[in-house]
Amino acid sequence: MNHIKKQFDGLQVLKDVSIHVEEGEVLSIIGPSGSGKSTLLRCATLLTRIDGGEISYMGKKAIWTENGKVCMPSKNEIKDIQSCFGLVFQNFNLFPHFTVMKNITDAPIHVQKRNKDEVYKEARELLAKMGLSDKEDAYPYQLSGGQCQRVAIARALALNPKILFFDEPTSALDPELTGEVLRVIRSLADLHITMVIVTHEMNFAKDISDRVIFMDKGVIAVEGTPSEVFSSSNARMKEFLGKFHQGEK
Ligand SMILES: Nc1ncnc2c1ncn2[C@@H]1O[C@H](COP(=O)(O)OP(=O)(O)OP(=O)(O)O)[C@@H](O)[C@H]1O
Repeated sequence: MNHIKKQFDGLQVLKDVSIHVEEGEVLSIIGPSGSGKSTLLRCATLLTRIDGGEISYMGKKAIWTENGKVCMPSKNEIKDIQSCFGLVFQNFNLFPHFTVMKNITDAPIHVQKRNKDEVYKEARELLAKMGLSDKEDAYPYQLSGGQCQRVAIARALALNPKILFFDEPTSALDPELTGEVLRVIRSLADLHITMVIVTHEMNFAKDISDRVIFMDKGVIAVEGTPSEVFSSSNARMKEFLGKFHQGEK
């Protein structure tokens, strides 16, 4: 992402933000509420249109601006680019009327037009990895929040993305269910799956990340290795961590 700008109703939410993610890298984005983290992910995944700057995946431009106008490549090229990334939301966004298995296999079969038997085989392997082998016929309402989130992760992985984005994957979960989801994400990091994670779990971000970005008021205020960022002398970062240690967001 180069020089990304985004405003809502006159409020400049992203002010010239540039981020590069390398293959195999785990990048965590932390920062106070309202600092623009979710907007950044939504721009990266083309759910929200940027006002300025450009975004590329593996050298292919996905969106850019020219003379203040937003430009995108052809529909087919966009489809190709969209297949590069997966997104896991805070609230799982599973289809409530689909079983776990159908939630995972629907897009690979109907969008990617892949072989059904192969997709089912892979889905069962993913469910085993997520510790959910016994849940393939269950509906989302029959699962805990942590189980739903693990299904959402399996669904994203079933599309074989090059990069996975997580938007506060545990913030809708009770503390006792958070650990099981973080463990799954940690296991993906061990496999060197490229990930960008917006999170309020500071210890997790510290442990899992190759690089951390601290966002504040629409800019990248601090960026570096976890140890560099968490020991930064930046006053806003110190204030943020202080609040976090007092149990606030
Ligand atoms: N669709 C929208 N319309 C208007 N304002 C928006 C919209 N989306 C986000 N905003 C505003 O943009 C700012 C940044 O929001 P964003 O959700 O990106 O912050 P955040 O850092 O992810 O916060 P949190 O940690 O609370 O999720 C906020 O002031 C928010 O109210």
